[in-house]
Amino acid sequence: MNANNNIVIAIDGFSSCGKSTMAKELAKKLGYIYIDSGAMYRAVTLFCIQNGLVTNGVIDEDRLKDEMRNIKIEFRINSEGRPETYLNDKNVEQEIRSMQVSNLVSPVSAIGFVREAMTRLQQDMGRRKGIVMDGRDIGTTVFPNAELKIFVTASSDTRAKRRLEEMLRKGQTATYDEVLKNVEERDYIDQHRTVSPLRKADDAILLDNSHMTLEQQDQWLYNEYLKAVKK
Ligand SMILES: Nc1ncnc2c1ncn2[C@@H]1O[C@H](COP(=O)(O)OP(=O)(O)O)[C@@H](O)[C@H]1O
Ligand SMILES: Nc1ccn([C@@H]2O[C@H](COP(=O)(O)OP(=O)(O)O)[C@@H](O)[C@H]2O)c(=O)n1
Repeated sequence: MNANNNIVIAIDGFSSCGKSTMAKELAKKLGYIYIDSGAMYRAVTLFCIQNGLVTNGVIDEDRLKDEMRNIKIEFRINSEGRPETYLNDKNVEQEIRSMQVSNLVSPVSAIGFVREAMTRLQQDMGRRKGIVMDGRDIGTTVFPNAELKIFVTASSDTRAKRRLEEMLRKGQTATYDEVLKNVEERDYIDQHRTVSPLRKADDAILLDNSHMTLEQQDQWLYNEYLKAVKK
């Protein structure tokens, strides 16, 4: 372990089980950087939608490959100390969470050159450690040597209900059936894609938080951090 206990913490898992919530809370407690890698794939997807690269759900990969150099994604801390996603200097934190983006992000995320570009950015963000990053392939591809890897799951029903409540709270429109379908479809695509498929790293610790409160999962994660830094 390095001198000041700065480590890399990877939190992967199925959609909408609570990864970002846990990651943000732990990063705040530790004074670590928090990166929502999913937001980066959502931002690329939004770029595709906004620039006419999608026709009937099909992405024009040749044009996207040319356009990748014109996609700048960054996170800026807002006045409440929370990171927000910027695409080409525009705050897109709300837009990237829409059902329109959610319905296209997994096919976009299955494209090899998109994954290569995002992985390079993510690895650069974590090069000085002291980071909590959540996503699908953080513990398997982005940071295979992360000192702490968690893989979170929960029942599809629980996850759809959590995401629906979150969307309605934010004033977004969706139905339970629509969200459940999106959650299950994305997980299927994410698990079966060729490049960096969603899977639990062999050395990741599994957490099913279907019956855990926010406080319980935060405490569980903090205890895993304490164990990791004592190694
Ligand atoms: N243990 C939990 N119990 C109830 N709601 C939860 C729990 N963990 C997270 N949530 C809520 O579920 C929603 C999705 O959580 P989020 O962290 O965005 O999931 P993910 O990052 O895995 O997609 C959020 O509204 C969050 O507050
Ligand atoms: N490291 C990552 C993170 C997200 N993604 C893709 O981006 C999508 C959205 O990720 P997200 O974390 O915002 O999704 P939720 O778990 O919040 O529903 C996922 O369904 C994956 O298709 C990925 O491929 N690799």
